[in-house]
Amino acid sequence: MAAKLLSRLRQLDTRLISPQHQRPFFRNARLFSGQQIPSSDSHPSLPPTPTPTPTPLPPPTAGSAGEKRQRTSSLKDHELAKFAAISDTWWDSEGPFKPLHAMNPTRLAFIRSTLCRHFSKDPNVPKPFEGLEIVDVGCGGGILSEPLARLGATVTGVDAVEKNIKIAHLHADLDPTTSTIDYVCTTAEKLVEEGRQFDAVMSLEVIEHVADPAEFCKSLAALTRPGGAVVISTINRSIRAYAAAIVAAEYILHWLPRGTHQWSSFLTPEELVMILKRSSIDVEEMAGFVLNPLTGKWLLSDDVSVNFIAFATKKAEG
Ligand SMILES: C[S@@+](CC[C@H](N)C(=O)[O-])C[C@H]1O[C@@H](n2cnc3c(N)ncnc32)[C@H](O)[C@@H]1O
Ligand SMILES: [Mg+2]
Repeated sequence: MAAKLLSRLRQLDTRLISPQHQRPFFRNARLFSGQQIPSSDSHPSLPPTPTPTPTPLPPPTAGSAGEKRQRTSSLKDHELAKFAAISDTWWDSEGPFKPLHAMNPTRLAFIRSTLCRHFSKDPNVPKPFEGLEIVDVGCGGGILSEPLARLGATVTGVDAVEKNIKIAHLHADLDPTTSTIDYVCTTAEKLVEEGRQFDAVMSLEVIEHVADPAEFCKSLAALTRPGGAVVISTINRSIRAYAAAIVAAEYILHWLPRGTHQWSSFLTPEELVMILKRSSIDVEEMAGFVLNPLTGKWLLSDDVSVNFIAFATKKAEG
């Protein structure tokens, strides 16, 4: 088993460093909507990642995110089904969302420092985000939306899965500060159609689950006011990420249900920078998250080889 895994990883390694694969920007066909990428440029040696049998989503109902599914670009039904199937576990800090709970203080530290610097806010006051309107796209059960509200932001949380929004609502209602969060079952594209804009747009651990990351970034850009900020976190398409985020997290440690992540859906930091740039969003800061195995705590690091977070801005008008 170990030998088989090692040989698979070696195959992957060879594929990534072989001359025909030295153009990381051009490997990911999903970033080039409508453009044909030769099939040899896909992922020939990537072992198939098992996917669980997804629980089918209920048929789209009026007013749900499914309503415009034909016209939206970001929704992938089988990805949404994975989250719908475990939606009642969002607030179980030992359940399938344990890694998000564990990473939350670290990602909030990054968000707090970057947003405060950008919007000239004092990071040391109890509510540094007072006066900021923030949207949390793909908010799930509200693990990030809630602390953003506690830090003083006016928060809108959106998710394509109705069950997630219900759980988020119920949980937020337990505290008067978080009960102000406006949770809506919708998509970024739909908010754009409605002409909504925010000072800051967050989308953490979502882009690897959408159908078209470039189109998704365009929507995030459109939701950002001129002079506003975007924060995205995701997983690098690296060999280390395959070993850590899929083999270890799903198959050895059982932190996440098997099939949660598809390696080929990950983006490298360079690809993320590029697709945001095409939407006129400039990445200004990036950090990696690394787990200290002794304390079990996640730390910000320069190592972006597995989990990483990017802070980006949209130019002010004029
Ligand atoms: C890994 S969870 C991240 C939750 C939250 N952002 C966090 O980090 O705590 C991904 C979430 O994105 C949602 N999602 C996936 N694709 C989406 C899309 N195209 N539009 C809106 N939400 C989406 C899923 O339903 C799920 O709740
Ligand atoms: Mg993910």
